[in-house]
Amino acid sequence: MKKISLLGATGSIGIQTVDILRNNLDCFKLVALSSGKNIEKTREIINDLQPELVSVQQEQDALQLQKEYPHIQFTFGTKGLVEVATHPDSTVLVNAVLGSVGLESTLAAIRMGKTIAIANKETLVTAGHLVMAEARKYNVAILPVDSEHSAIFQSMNGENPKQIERLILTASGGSFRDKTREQLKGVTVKDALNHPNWSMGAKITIDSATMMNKGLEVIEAHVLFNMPFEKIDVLLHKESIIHSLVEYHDTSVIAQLGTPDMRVPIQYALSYPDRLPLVGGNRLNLAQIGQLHFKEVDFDRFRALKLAYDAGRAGGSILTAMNAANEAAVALFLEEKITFLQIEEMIEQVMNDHQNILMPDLETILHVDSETRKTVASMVK
Ligand SMILES: NC(=O)C1=CN([C@@H]2O[C@H](COP(=O)(O)OP(=O)(O)OC[C@H]3O[C@@H](n4cnc5c(N)ncnc54)[C@H](OP(=O)(O)O)[C@@H]3O)[C@@H](O)[C@H]2O)C=CC1
Ligand SMILES: CC(=O)[C@@H](O)[C@H](O)COP(=O)(O)O
Ligand SMILES: [Mn+2]
Repeated sequence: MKKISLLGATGSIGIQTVDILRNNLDCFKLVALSSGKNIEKTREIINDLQPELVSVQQEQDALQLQKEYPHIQFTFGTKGLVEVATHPDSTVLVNAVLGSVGLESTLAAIRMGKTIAIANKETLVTAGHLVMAEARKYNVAILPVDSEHSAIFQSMNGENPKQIERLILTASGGSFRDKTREQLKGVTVKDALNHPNWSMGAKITIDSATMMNKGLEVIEAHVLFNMPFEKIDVLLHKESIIHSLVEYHDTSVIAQLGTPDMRVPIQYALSYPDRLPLVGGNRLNLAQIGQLHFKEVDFDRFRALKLAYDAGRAGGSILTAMNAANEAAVALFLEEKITFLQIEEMIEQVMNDHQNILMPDLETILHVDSETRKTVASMVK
C-alpha cells in the first residue's frame, strides 16, 4: 500500500489521479491533498477518499470545511501546500498543482525523502537545478507524469543513458497548428482553449497553443534526463499517439505509444516499476487510425518555443523570468486583457530586459518570480 500526498487534487491531473486512486484502493491510500478555490470538488474528494489532511487556498474556506468535517485537519495557503507535501504518513508526493507555487513544497517533500511524481513542470523550469540537487542529496526519485517525459522515461528503461543520441519530443501544435502568424491576430480565448487531442487545464491548453508548453517540456527534459539542449529535438506530430521517442547511437529509435489519456502516465508514475491494468482505458488501434503525420517545427512560426530554447541554453534566473512572464501573460490572456500574440511579446520583452544570474538560489528565484509578475502586470496598465 503506497500512501499518497496530492497537490492540485481539483485540477485536470488531480481529478485523474483521484480516479486512479479510487480504482486501486488496495494499492494506494490518499492521506493528504491540496486544492485551490474549487471547494465543491474538494468536498467530493473528501467524501470519497477520506484524507487526514486537506489544504485549500484561502483561510475562510479552511475554516468553513473544518466545521463540516471536524475529524479532518484543514490548513491553507503556501504553508498548507508544504504541510500536505510533507505529511509524515505519505511516501509519495504527486505534484499536480499549477505553476511555480509548487516549488517550495516539492523541495520540502524531497527533504523528507518522499518519491516525487511530478506533473508540475513550472517547478522544474524555474528551479530545476535546485530540485535535482536536492533529489540527489536525499536519494529521492523524481518520476515524470508529463506524457512526453513519461514516454522518454519508459523508452530509456534498461538502456545506458550514455548511448542516447537524442531525445525527440512530439508536439501536437495545439489549437492553432494550421494557422499562419497573420491568422493568429484575431484568435479568441475560446478558440485557443479548443485543443485538438487533449482535455487539460486552461493554462496548459494556452501554453500548447503558443507552443510554450513544448518549450517548458524541452527544459523539463533537460532537467529530468540531464541531456544537453543540442540533443533535445521537437517534432510536430498532430495525432498525439507517439508520446515521444529516444534515438540511440546505433540508430535505433524507441518510442512509447498510446491513446491520448493522461491516466496512463499518472498511473505509471504511481505504480512504477510495475504496471497496473488501466480501468476504462481505450486500447490503441493503429489499423483504425491508418496514418500518423510528422513535420519539422518552424521556429519563426512558433516563436515561444525558440524563446524557451534560448532561456534553456542561457540557464540561470532567466528561466524563472521566462516562466513567470508566461504564467502572468497567459492569465491576462484568459482574462481577455491582452491578445494571443501579446503573450509571447511580453515574454520576449521580459527576457530582453532580464539581468541574468547563473545558479540562482531559492531566495533569488522567488524574488525574480514575484518581480516579473509585477512587471508583466504593469505592461497592461
Ligand atoms: N492537464 C494535463 O493534461 C497536463 C498537465 N500538466 C501539468 O500539470 C500541472 C497541473 O495542470 P492542470 O491539472 O491542467 O491544471 P488545472 O488548472 O486543471 O489544475 C490546477 C490545480 O492547482 C490548484 N491551484 C492553482 N493555483 C493554486 C494556488 N495558487 N494555490 C493552491 N492551489 C492552486 C487548482 O485548484 P482549484 O481548481 O481548486 O482552484 C487545481 O487543483 C501543470 O503544471 C501542467 O503543466 C502536465 C501534463 C499534462
Ligand atoms: C498531455 C500532455 O502531456 C500535454 O503536455 C500535451 O503534451 C500537450 O500537447 P502539445 O503541447 O503537444 O499540444
Ligand atoms: Mn506534455
